Amino acid sequence: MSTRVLTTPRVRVLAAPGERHDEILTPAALDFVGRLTAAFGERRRDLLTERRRQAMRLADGAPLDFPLVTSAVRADDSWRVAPPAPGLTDRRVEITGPPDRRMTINALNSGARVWMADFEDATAPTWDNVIDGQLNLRDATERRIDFTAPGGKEYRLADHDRLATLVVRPRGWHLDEAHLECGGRPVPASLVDFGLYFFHCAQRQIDAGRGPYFYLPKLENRYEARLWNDIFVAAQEMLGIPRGTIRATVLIETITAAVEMEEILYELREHSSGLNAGRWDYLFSLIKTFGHRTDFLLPDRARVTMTAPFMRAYTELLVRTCHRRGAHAIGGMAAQVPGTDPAAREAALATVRLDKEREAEDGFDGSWVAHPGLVPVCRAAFDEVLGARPHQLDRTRDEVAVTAADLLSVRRTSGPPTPDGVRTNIAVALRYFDAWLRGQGAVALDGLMADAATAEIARVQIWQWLRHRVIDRESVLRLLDDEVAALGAAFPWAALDEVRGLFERTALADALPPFFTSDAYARHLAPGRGAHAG
Ligand SMILES: CC(=O)SCCNC(=O)CCNC(=O)[C@H](O)C(C)(C)COP(=O)(O)OP(=O)(O)OC[C@H]1O[C@@H](n2cnc3c(N)ncnc32)[C@H](O)[C@@H]1OP(=O)(O)O
Ligand SMILES: O=CC(=O)O
Ligand SMILES: [Mg+2]
Repeated sequence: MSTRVLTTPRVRVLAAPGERHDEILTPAALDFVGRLTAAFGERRRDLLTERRRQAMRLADGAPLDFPLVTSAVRADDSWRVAPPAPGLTDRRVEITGPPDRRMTINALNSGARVWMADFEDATAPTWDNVIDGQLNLRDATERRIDFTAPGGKEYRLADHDRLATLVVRPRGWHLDEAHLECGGRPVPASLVDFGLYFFHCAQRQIDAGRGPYFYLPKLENRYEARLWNDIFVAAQEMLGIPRGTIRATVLIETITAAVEMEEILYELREHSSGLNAGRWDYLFSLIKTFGHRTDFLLPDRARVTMTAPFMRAYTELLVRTCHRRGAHAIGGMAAQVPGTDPAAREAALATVRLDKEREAEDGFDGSWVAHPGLVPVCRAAFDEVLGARPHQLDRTRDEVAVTAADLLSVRRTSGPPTPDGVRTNIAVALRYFDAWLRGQGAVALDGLMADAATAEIARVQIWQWLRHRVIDRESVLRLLDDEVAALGAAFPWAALDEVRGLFERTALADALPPFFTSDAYARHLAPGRGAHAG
């Protein structure tokens, strides 16, 4: 495939200049993003069309299985992914969070091995969040980041050898960045987040003994992994960075990607640093894909745990697939955050401890936490199993044999919701939507971390329960009135009409919109800019 572009299309910035934004939106950086967009924008559009087709095929009853055409890739024992890159060998604790200035410093100093700087689930992609996030990453990479909180608390980076390795998660393929236009269209958000970070920080990361590292969200199949690999090859070539320097960990967080884990590793093998069990979006994907089927009727979110047989099949397959190919298997996010009440804090720590201990026992090489207060718990769980070893890639889990039917065996967990579960989903979706529209992509709600993935589950569960008439529309509308009123009482500044409208369009419509973020972005974060609803 040729990635050579003869004329560089101009990227236009459709936003007023923000403070220091010119340091990120330099002509050379925009030119780089423009070249990536020209080379890969059409393929990305085709893949989004293919996503819609696949969704329709599955809704029409087409079977989902490990692809027949790639059985040779799965049978071939000889291939492995690239060896672990500097800073990514020992990944026993990874902290995640949005790249705002305070969080950037706190996360890098947290004692975790890796920080995933998140432009996807934990970021509401306002233009300022996107560009300020890039500035914070660049300042952190150059080690000139500091921050003084309004109360006077000062933040600065710790010594280099104690800092977490930075891994950036760009937005998913479904999102546009409507404030940048190239060839008359909005620029794919993935290319903006990847391109700006790579352009400004790749060489500095290499000079510092690490590298340009990424997490790739919400992939649906091997072709999307191939697209990323081609982008990596082109980007490295354009900046004169040796091929294979980039590393990417793919989140397996859609059901269609779960049957192509091995192929995804294969496509990215020279740039792969493993797979992660993105458990929240995975649940969202299951409901979105099979919500029309009664055997996929899930109970309250709190009752669907990682010990459910279909979730165990997913994590067991992920560890087995990774280790067979020399790739790290990284565990998912436990939603509990510590809070300040001592009893609630102890309960949260105990729940997270159990979750991380199970992952370490199962063979994962590390896992995610959402809060610095959880770093020691996760580290202790993995220390217990790993000891001084950096990972447990040698545990190949040959005994694991997972079929597509196992991945889809939701029936064994299915059941009706409780009244409390219905109310909680409505309340969580509304409260999260309100935060997101005000520019905050992750919040703590009743001791649980809420982000775009957990809010997606909340709204699609309401849709699923309505669709199968296990709850009735009148009750939901009554609860919605109550919860909108409660939101207004708690947060008098909340945009109640916008929040309610978003909920009605994304949870109560007959046809289920694929992502609430596409709707909310186009209407509220970039109105009138023609963003595509993926
Ligand atoms: C499904 C998925 O994709 S999971 C991955 C995406 N989601 C995330 O990354 C969520 C990450 N977590 C967070 O954003 C936050 O922990 C929240 C929003 C849930 C809670 O944040 P807060 O309300 O600030 O929590 P809290 O008040 O307990 O924070 C205490 C301190 O820890 C810091 N902190 C909390 N979480 C993080 C984090 N993830 N990274 C860095 N620092 C953090 C806070 O900045 C605060 O610092 P300070 O004492 O210097 O002011
Ligand atoms: O991105 C992670 C998830 O669980 O979703
Ligand atoms: Mg996710």
